[in-house]
Amino acid sequence: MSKKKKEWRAEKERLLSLGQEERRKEYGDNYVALDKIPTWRHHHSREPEEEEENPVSLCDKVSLYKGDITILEVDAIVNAANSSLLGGGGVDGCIHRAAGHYLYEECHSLNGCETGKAKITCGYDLPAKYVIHTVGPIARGNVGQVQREDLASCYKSSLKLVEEYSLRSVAFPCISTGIYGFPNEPAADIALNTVRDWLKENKDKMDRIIFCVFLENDYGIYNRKMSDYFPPDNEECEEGNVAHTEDDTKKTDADVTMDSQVEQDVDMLSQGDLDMDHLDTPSQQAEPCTSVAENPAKEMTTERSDPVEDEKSAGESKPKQEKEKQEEKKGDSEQGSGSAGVEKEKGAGEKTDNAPADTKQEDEEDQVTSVNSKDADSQGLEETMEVEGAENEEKNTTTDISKSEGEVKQQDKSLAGTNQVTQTDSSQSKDGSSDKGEPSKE
Ligand SMILES: NC(=O)c1ccc[n+]([C@H]2O[C@H](COP(=O)([O-])OP(=O)(O)OC[C@H]3O[C@@H](n4cnc5c(N)ncnc54)[C@H](O)[C@@H]3O)[C@@H](O)[C@H]2O)c1
Repeated sequence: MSKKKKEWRAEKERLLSLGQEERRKEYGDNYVALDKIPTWRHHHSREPEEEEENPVSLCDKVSLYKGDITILEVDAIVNAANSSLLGGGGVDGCIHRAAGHYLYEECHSLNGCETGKAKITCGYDLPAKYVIHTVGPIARGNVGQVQREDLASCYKSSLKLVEEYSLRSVAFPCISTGIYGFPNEPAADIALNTVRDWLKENKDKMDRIIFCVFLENDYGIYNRKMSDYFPPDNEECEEGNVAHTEDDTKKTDADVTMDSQVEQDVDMLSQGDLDMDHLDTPSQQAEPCTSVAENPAKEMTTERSDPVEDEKSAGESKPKQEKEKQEEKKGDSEQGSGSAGVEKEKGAGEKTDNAPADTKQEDEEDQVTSVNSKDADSQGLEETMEVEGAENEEKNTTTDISKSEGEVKQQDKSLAGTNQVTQTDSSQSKDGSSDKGEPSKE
């Protein structure tokens, strides 16, 4: 076994054997403890929440948190990854930066992940013990049955791992609603509905499921919808029971402008008439990942970086990909995301081999051809992305999207640079380590 593999496995074993106090010595005081995050029932009152003897309602099992998911001290945080599992930008970039290089090493051993599936690793330098990596559908503003089912499958697959690993607290970001362009409101309904249905059957096994939002826009949507899905048996959950990070209270109108700007982008994108000129740099950057330097904009490279190209080299060789793409274009009349069809949800405990990442989704991701950031400055970041998509025979149009999203972090060049790995055939065993031949947990 190579030295690197031994390192991440040894580090994982060491960390997972530590108690909470010992772990806190590892990650310092930059974390938010679970008991500091009110449940949905308790609006953010100043007094500490009185112990619920036997919480009777699902309202006591969920929270809405606005801020950086990487500082939450929970059993697992969910990562909105891509099919390579080798890092990228957005919440994926934040989590990889905060967790450190061991996360990349373990992810590399997992042989990618298909859309709608999930795989689990250690959290390493994060306050969270584990990271559950799931790959959402690429919607680009269009939401069909396949995208909806793939997104629901992300939550189900992640919760299946929560159950298999007997985890008691988990935090979800807004999967697929960033770069992958799944409209925020339908995504929130799918997330809330899927979690609610699962919690009904498993609430005694769970202490908390946290919906961790980052954008003002998402906060408003979840704040409005949570009580529809998690009304307590005996009282109305009050609107606005949302945990805030300190600086959230300093929200300005600019944030709302920026968020609605992003929303407009997705809407215009779905009509295919988004042009690059109307966008200007957002006036205020959303909270940066806590693990990135004070002003993440400083870290932005001004060179053109294309992480999807790097991800590609982690998979099959170019000629094969080109050929597949031709075949895809020829025969592909399917619209929307990369998944060939909705795969039957694996039964609980059913072993699955480490299927290579979903090639169709990979092709879709590969079509995210370039990400370059111009003159990123402390006020915000304009990130131009070209998404070249041959959605289906009729449209076959190239849609340029330019997305200004303060919190989407420029692809970390070093991270992209190290993504040059060939996929090995390995599988993941219960403790998350990967050994050849053993069926993986997904
Ligand atoms: N390959 C690339 O060029 C590239 C660039 C940016 C992002 N990404 C990422 O985007 C793809 C997945 O798209 P996606 O829409 O599912 O994910 P995403 O683009 O990360 O957005 C998902 C949601 O997470 C939110 N978010 C961002 N940072 C944080 C944070 N620190 N804490 C909590 N929430 C946060 C973000 O506002 C959005 O609501 C993956 O490829 C992943 O690597 C890739």
